[in-house]
Amino acid sequence: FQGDYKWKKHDLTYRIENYTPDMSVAEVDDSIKRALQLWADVTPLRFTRIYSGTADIMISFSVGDHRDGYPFDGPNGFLAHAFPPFEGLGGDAHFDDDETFFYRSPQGYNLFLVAAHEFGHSLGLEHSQDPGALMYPTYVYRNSDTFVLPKDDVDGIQSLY
Ligand SMILES: N[C@](CS(=O)(=O)c1ccc(Oc2ccccc2)cc1)(C(=O)NO)C(F)(F)F
Ligand SMILES: [Zn+2]
Ligand SMILES: [Zn+2]
Repeated sequence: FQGDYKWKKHDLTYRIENYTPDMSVAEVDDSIKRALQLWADVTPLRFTRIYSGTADIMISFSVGDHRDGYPFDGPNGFLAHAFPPFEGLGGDAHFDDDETFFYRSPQGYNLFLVAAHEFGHSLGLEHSQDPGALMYPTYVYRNSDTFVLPKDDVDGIQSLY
């Protein structure tokens, strides 16, 4: 999803529409919150969770064709996608529930890391060529307890906000 989009406001809302069975509600909530906090820590952006209505960043888990023109593909392959900040679908992040997401774990796909990458897109970032960057399009596990946003990503987001 291309385009040089950015949010015109710094106070953004997010809503977790549904949950994956791979982990507890609290673990999903914490993964999402920490993934957003990574970006908030280096920008003037603030994220507020809402529990009904339409948020700027609508977060959902779905499988296969979920009617946005970008169907998921079963286990592996695509893990997730997110739309740049345009009206409506813009900002929204979709996670492929045919994947097994893990909380703070090295095997499988760490939800915190995948979400942090997707939220980079939700804020207007495209992919990076730097293999050490979070915005690199290939999943690379990193310990989420000690993970700090790589410089390439900090430079990218600070060039926008
Ligand atoms: N679907 C993707 C590839 S993906 O396999 O779904 C993917 C790979 C890696 C992702 O996050 C991530 C990137 C680097 C390190 C750790 C985690 C998120 C999504 C993607 O980058 N979605 O944002 C593409 F490139 F558009 F096909
Ligand atoms: Zn989608
Ligand atoms: Zn991506």
